[in-house]
Amino acid sequence: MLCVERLCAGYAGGIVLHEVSFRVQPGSIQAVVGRNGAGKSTLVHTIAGLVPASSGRIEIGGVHVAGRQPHRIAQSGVGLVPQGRRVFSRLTVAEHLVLAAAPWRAATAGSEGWTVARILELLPRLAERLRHRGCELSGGEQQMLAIARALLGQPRVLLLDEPCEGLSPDLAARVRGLISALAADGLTVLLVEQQLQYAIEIADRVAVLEYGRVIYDRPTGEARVDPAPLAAMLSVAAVPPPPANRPGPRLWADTP
Ligand SMILES: Nc1ncnc2c1ncn2[C@@H]1O[C@H](COP(=O)(O)OP(=O)(O)OP(=O)(O)O)[C@@H](O)[C@H]1O
Repeated sequence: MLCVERLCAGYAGGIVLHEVSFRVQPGSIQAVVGRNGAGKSTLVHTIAGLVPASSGRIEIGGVHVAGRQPHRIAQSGVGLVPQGRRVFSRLTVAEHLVLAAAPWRAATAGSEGWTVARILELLPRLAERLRHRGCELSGGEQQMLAIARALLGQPRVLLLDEPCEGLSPDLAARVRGLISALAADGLTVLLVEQQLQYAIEIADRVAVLEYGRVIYDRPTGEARVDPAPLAAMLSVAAVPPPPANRPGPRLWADTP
């Protein structure tokens, strides 16, 4: 489980996160939405140890990790899929996977751990692209590679920062399908998402960050029935409820 309690963090210029609290149960997806500059990436980076927490708690499976170095937090079971994917343009897919599957990481993998073979079984497209460099991959392939890299760190908690950004609707739907499958497999997922309808589609709960504060945190079931109040918080056009003959999540996935 990921437990964040009264977390404050920021940069030299000032505090960005103000007493942020939420819990994510194993096997569930917590979405975080908010306007540009609300502090979503700062939250993810603080949990990953890239931005120091000034106060508050971050617990992974009951262990307090705030203040540890980023590589120690990764070893505690936190995987990060950063915004913009950040794959190396000159390294091949195979080289990315070999680097991510470093020996200390493989040693921590149990029988259920992630191996390159298991990754390629899950993501056959990467198997076809092993010799291609990062710069030669499509946006969707880069995103799959970024997720694969994080999984090879054997995470219990996966942090995804706008994984569908810049992807075609079809590729974005595939990425969301992958995230849902990983959560169904027991992973704890924190998903930063710009598109409210995507967040509602796959997350169990959705939180809204505004100026670094959580102003809403509820199960997504409510927003699926009536997304208007949530959409109003984000000042985006409300998504109409789905017609009765189609399941909601898919319709919203198709909404541009
Ligand atoms: N490295 C940094 N140094 C100083 N200030 C930063 C840094 N990164 C972000 N900020 C500031 O922190 C605030 C929150 O930024 P953050 O990137 O966390 O927001 P966000 O919700 O992820 O935005 P977006 O949706 O545009 O990605 C902004 O005011 C931003 O200018």
